[in-house]
Amino acid sequence: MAFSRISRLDPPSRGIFRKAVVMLCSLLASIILLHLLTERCASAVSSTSPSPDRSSSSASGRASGLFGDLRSKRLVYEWTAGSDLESYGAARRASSRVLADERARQDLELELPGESFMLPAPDLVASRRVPARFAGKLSPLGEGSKKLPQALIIGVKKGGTRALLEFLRVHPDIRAVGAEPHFFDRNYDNGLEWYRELMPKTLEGQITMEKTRGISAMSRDTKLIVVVRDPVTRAISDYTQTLSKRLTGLIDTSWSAIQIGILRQAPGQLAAVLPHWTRSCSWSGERLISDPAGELGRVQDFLGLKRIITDKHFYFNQTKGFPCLKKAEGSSKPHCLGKTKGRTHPNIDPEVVQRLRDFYRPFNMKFYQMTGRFFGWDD
Ligand SMILES: Nc1ncnc2c1ncn2[C@@H]1O[C@H](COP(=O)(O)OS(=O)(=O)O)[C@@H](OP(=O)(O)O)[C@H]1O
Repeated sequence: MAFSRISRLDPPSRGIFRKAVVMLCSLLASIILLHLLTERCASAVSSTSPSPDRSSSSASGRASGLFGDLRSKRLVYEWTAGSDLESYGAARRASSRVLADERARQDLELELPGESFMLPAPDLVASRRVPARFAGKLSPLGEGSKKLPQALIIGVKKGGTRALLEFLRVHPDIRAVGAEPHFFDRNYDNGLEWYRELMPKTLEGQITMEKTRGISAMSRDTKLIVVVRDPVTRAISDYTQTLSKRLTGLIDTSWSAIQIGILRQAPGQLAAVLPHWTRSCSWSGERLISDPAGELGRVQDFLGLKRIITDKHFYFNQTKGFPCLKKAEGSSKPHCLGKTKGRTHPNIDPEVVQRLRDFYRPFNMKFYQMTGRFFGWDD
């Protein structure tokens, strides 16, 4: 019936009809071909090229094995030279698929899928050897991979570590964990994979970092940023927080807030850091308050980053009495640290303060000697 109707069409209409049928057929053929190809690519990708996640989880399996050995050899606040650190280094490299050879590392990370969707950040491209397609803090599809921190902010309690981290986060090449994971002091037994999972995803060229209290064995590649502070001010800050009464009378040097100034900041902390001094440096908590841009400039140099955070990022908030950010990370609003940072210190009897100064002086001297820096805490 349909055919007879077609046969009755005049010659030009028949031509058009044939063309339409041919076009329809080729369209159908293309769709089928495309469908087959898509299926094939998907199965090829899943079967031949391991996804970063999968490979890293198997790698982290190896890492956990190595780390298991480390666990039994753990020494808090002591850096163990030699095999332990090498093992940890190997574990870290395995878990983040980082090869010893920098070139190979780059090649490997360039394999990340979806790289063409990365957001470009022009200032970054100019700043470092970051390929344009990898530049930018976040990609629209959330690409990147979780890595163990390449840099750690360590430092004494009340040293100013939170301020440093908050300021550094403004840098587009830095991605940091917000809340402290307390991996080294509380959650060490959870293992490396647990620790790595807490990290934000980073793109090629970005640095993963966190702030932590204690450190034990850590990769030799990890850069350590040690924030130190006048032990007397630090102790008073700690006192303010704990609302202890023990500073008002005789100095009890066994009180942990006093001990922290000696053990963690002075020889203890440094004993942990010195073997790795080339990759660690100490920053003054005082200068972080008086000259945040200057101190941040030095930290960026140390991390091998372009000095993007400058004095134009800060303003002095009169009410708070501390420097604040003109714009916090990912926001256009000014940002000061919370109420628990920058508390008003109570007036401490000058005699007590003097006793504390005397008490800390020899430790400070030792500290200056070890670091080769004079922090001027004894005036
Ligand atoms: N910009 C800015 N704003 C607010 N506070 C600042 C800032 N820079 C450094 N500080 C000093 O940081 C001190 C707190 O140090 P931490 O962050 O290391 O404390 S904590 O150990 O994590 O609790 C905190 O100690 P307190 O003044 O005793 O509260 C501050 O003196």
